[in-house]
Amino acid sequence: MMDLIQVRRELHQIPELGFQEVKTQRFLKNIISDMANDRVEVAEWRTGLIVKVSGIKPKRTFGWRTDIDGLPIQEATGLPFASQHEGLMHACGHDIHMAIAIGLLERLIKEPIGDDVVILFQPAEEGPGGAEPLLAWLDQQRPDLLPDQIFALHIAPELALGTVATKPGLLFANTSELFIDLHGKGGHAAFPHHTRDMAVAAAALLMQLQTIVSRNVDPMDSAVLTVGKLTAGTVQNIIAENARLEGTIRTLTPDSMMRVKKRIEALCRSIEEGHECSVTIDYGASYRQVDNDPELAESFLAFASQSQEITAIRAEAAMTGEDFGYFTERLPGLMFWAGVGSEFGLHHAKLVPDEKVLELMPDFLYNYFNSL
Ligand SMILES: CC(=O)N[C@@H](CCC[C@H](N)C(=O)O)C(=O)O
Repeated sequence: MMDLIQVRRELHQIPELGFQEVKTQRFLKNIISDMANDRVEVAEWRTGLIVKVSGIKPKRTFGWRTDIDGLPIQEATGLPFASQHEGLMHACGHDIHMAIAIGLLERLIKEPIGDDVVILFQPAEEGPGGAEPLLAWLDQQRPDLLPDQIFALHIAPELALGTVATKPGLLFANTSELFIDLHGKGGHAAFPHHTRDMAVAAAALLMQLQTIVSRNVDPMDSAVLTVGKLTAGTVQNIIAENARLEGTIRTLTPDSMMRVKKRIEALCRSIEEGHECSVTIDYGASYRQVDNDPELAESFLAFASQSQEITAIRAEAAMTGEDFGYFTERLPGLMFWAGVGSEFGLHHAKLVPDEKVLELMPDFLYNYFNSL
């Protein structure tokens, strides 16, 4: 049997950003080619891999999707197998996701089930989004690799090891990245009246953006507008000519996303007017909501609740985003949380998922696919 902890630790050391997962792809390719037999077909798509394991008497194709990219975070776990890539970390658990997929693949190769299974090692989940272009490629070039149903998990640091959690319908939000650039007339710190200060304009805009969720979104609906990065100016005694806000928008419906964006645009126009500057907005990558197929969600929860090692619970919808939403928009699909009990959460430099999840999940998933 493959040492999945070792696989995960090696992947953990080489996190790469979206569509730059060159070492990751090479590492996965080597492992997969070592375990492959004549039931296995491997296709490459950009920095991702699509692996098909033929079933014994296939009537359907199940898809299992794992994301493979890391985040621009400087790891602070102090682990002996910490990231070797400066400023990059698998802080969203994609190293664990990949190792689980490898464990599942190994089981499927050794003991094929009735149906075909396609495992998608998908790049760029954190951005700019790999699911949508991967689906377009599958449609155009390899429709034979398109599954009939698609499944995925995401680790959940706040849930105990052995817990799985999901729900029918909306699990994750609609998302859109948000990049706002402000440009005005900078100048000497001592002569503010000759300038248009973009630090002040950006600060005003940041505060005004806070009114969108509190004043424009129906309180019975919900939304998030987070600005995670704010930059302005060059040095302490020059009035800033440029400023930039970088953030993300989360909503429960596509309509609500449209309304939030309209308000952002209106507030930016008022900043242009009030601060005599120019403001440009770039929405970057946007993801569809993850909508679980109700029947798949119920049958998954029923299956999981019969397992000795697993505790199945009903999840609440979360404002996380996932480009897996492009799959669930297109195919009956299911995503669930898998508990890894860590003190620090997703996107944290000290995230340390419990690796025992690697002992549990591949077998659990194999049995689940075998039961469908
Ligand atoms: C599971 C998770 O944490 N996903 C990310 C997806 C990010 C999408 C995009 N870069 C954005 O910020 O909108 C998340 O932040 O929820």
